[in-house]
Amino acid sequence: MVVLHKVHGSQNRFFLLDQTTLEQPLTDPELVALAQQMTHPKTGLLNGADGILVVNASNHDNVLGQMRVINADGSEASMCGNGLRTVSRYLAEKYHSNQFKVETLTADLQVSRQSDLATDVPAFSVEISPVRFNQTAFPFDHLGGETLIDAPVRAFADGLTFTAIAVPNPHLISFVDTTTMNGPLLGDLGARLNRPNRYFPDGVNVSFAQILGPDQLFVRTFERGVGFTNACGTGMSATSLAFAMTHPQLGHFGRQMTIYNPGGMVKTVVHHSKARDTIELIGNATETHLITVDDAQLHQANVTEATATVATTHEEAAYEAFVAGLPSVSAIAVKE
Ligand SMILES: N[C@@H](CCC[C@H](N)C(=O)O)C(=O)O
Repeated sequence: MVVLHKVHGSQNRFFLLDQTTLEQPLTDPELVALAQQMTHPKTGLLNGADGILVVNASNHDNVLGQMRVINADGSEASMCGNGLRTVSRYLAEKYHSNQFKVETLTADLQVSRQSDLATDVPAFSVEISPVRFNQTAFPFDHLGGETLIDAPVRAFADGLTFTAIAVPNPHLISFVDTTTMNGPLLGDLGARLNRPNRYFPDGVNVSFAQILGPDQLFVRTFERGVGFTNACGTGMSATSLAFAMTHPQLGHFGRQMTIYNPGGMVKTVVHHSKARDTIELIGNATETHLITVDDAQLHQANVTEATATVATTHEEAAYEAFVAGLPSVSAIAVKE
């Protein structure tokens, strides 16, 4: 028997599987099949999820574990900011440590426990890096140059500018007004750039942001490998950096930013030096369910209400109470 955790950061929902607790770790094709089965909104478990977070052992110094991210469609992402907070919490509790590193596909990232956001709403800060702008570091093409920073792209939309940043998973960001935020463009563009296309051959996470005031944004993301999610941690981090770069009078390096999203709110701090940019992402790491299942069902990608035993924690109610206490975005928004 093995225990999986259902977790979320800003309602970006995942199943967390610690492979070190299994007699036989799942192979990559088994992980893909499990992600596709468990996360399905209709036929998966507990109304599905946005992906699977896989925890493996790491042999790097001062690193408590390795995180892999399998999107709902079975593709693998190099990073996941909301997911890393929940993996950090899991490892913090497993190893009784509040500050350590987690190995990800491209870097060992510093994480630390923070004060709870509210009663029973634990919070973690995670490093988001490396940051890259150059098209040789992440594939995009036919966009007019080596980088894309605050530039119009008529093929995407009239009257908007776009910024491409990899952190290191790829993001395309635009600052928009309320009408565009609530219109069909984000879904249409996100779907188009995640089918075979000439601009982003590996797909891209697309975020639209509304500026609410100094160091405050609302961000909505259409995720590669998933579709619309309640929040994307790396998306909000990359958008915070784009905000400081393109709107320096409103978005400030080195100051805490507040980023609202459809699933709640996170804080970010963007740092710039000659050598590199880094971002801190701070937010909830909530554990909603414990799922006990036979190893064989995992290997067979058959984790359902019928094959697993599910226990619900009290943390979702605490998180919802925390979100209910947040100011409404329309009350904060500056007039456009
Ligand atoms: N939701 C995540 C990002 C997950 C990966 C993304 N879909 C990709 O393929 O890059 C986050 O919180 O960062």
